[in-house]
Amino acid sequence: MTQMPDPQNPIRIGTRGSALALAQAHETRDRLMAAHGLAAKSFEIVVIKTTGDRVLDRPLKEIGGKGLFTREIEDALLAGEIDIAVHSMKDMPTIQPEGLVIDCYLPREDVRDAFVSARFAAISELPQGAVVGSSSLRRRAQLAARRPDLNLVEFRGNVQTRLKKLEEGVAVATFLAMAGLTRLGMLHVARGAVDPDEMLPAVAQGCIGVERRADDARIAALLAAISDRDSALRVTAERAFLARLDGSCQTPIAGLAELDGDRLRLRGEILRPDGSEVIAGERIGPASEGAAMGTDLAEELRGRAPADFFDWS
Ligand SMILES: NCc1[nH]cc(CCC(=O)O)c1CC(=O)O
Repeated sequence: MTQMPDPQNPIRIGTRGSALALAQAHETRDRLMAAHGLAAKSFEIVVIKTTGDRVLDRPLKEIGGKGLFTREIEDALLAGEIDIAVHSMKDMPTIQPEGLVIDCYLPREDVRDAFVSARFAAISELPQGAVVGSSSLRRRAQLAARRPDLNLVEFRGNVQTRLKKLEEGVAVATFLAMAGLTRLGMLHVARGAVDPDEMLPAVAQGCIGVERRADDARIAALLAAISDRDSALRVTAERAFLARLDGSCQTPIAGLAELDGDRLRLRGEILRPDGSEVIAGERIGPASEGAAMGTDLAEELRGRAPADFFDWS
């Protein structure tokens, strides 16, 4: 019999403090409450500040290191200060620290990117040379590949900060994840969703993952009830692809797996940061083979890439 949490001994949910991170933590808590018939007071949301949250004035790649937004949260998990950590899987390194696992994935939100602009309705309407802001190497590379004429500028900060920069006229358009906007109740700022054929999303975009201590059987049992099989199969294939490319969310890599019954279609793409070259491919196979398909597709794209392609620094 699993020991259930109670208000004297609440499950501590670790999260970053951004509005999006908090929304994700609340969604996880609400799903756990519904699955197990628990009250909100059986949970405690613990906000943890990460290096990535603290250093706002420099491009992410300069601050360096993977797990910029996750390390402090994982340290708290390992130290027993929290019981679970809620993450955007898009931001997660492909390897977890010794002693931690992620095997709980919530049902996936819209995986697409949103086109955000007050003046223009779609990428195709942007005038020659228009200034577009994005902090994502992937989005910038994909956009540059389609529209080399555009003027792409770095655009860091959380969703609210980026929207403010648009208002101030720093750029005429930007891209955000549909999933993030949906979870923030801000879908109205999207002028439209960009079709994955036009802009393949980041690996694991729109997927919330829940991390726990590997040896915590009580938490494992609680999380098993809210884990979504389709999300797990898709994200497993995408992350195997990413892992074989040694990628992180700061490299121009895109990947999307879709399920049709038990048939999985995995698309992947690697780009030069300036968009001058795009190498893309796909695999179709049984869903149970997703990880092998991801590795295999990554190896194919690597093999097709020129020797200097991975000089991304
Ligand atoms: N790197 C930031 C980040 N990480 C996850 C999301 C959105 C939510 C998701 O993809 O699950 C965002 C913001 C964005 O890309 O607009």
